[in-house]
Amino acid sequence: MSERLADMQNQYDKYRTATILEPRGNDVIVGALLTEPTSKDSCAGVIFFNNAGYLGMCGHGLIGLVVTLAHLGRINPGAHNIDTPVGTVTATLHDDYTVSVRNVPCYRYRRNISLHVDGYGQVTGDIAWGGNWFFLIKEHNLILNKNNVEVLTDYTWRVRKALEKNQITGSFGSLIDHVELFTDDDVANSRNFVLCPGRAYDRSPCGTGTSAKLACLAADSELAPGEKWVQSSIIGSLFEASYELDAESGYVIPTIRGSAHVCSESTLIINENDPFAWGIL
Ligand SMILES: O=C(O)[C@H]1NCC[C@@H]1O
Repeated sequence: MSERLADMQNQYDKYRTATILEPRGNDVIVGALLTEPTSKDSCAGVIFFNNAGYLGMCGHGLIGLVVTLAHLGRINPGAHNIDTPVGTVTATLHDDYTVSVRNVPCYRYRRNISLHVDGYGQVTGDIAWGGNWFFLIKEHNLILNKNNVEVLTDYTWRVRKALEKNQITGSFGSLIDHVELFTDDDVANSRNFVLCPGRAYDRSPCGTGTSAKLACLAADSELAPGEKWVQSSIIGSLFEASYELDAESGYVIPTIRGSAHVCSESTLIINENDPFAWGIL
């Protein structure tokens, strides 16, 4: 799947820009290209992409994909393996049409990394892999609610730039392209704000970001295997999560449960005479 991702990036990226960018799409949406599986036990493969490029995994996108496959009559309730560029995940479509995604193995890579962020001073966070790379910040003195997204976007974008400037990366020099803030919440264990790679904020609680959070909670012995964690997004959407411990690697294997609803069926028309046929770049 990672070779297919590279092919799409190198040869067919205009289909990403045509579908995701304006005038057809917008900065927030995540696209999913459905492919044949690469593993014999999988029912499909998927490549996720957004306004800035490609994603290794996408928890909310995977939930949407599974509900869409059911809508198309291609799968029934039950467990289904799906190949992604970062590994095979197992999605379970439940009878109530909620979906659980058993993610790829996740881990905290670095703890308490401090850096200077222009305009805000010293910021400290953890680096974790949840299927994408995250910088997770608990201490920030910011109000996490949806009326404050401009400030939160400015702050997290500056953190992202500071990470790059200071060459703070995930393992093997991987770019950290998601920044995640946390606060307490009335109905969930935690509320987050997640800045995605293209400077849009996640309207979901972020499946890969929640996985990264579970890896940190497990590493700090703050959540036991099998214990439930409810993660709210900045707009109040919710995921339920828990993890298993992979005894061999010590990594956590998170399962994220959420819901999605098909809201349109459409045909996109690409007319080469349209100056913005392939998106507004
Ligand atoms: O749910 C997720 O994992 C995704 N949401 C947007 C960014 C992440 O890929």
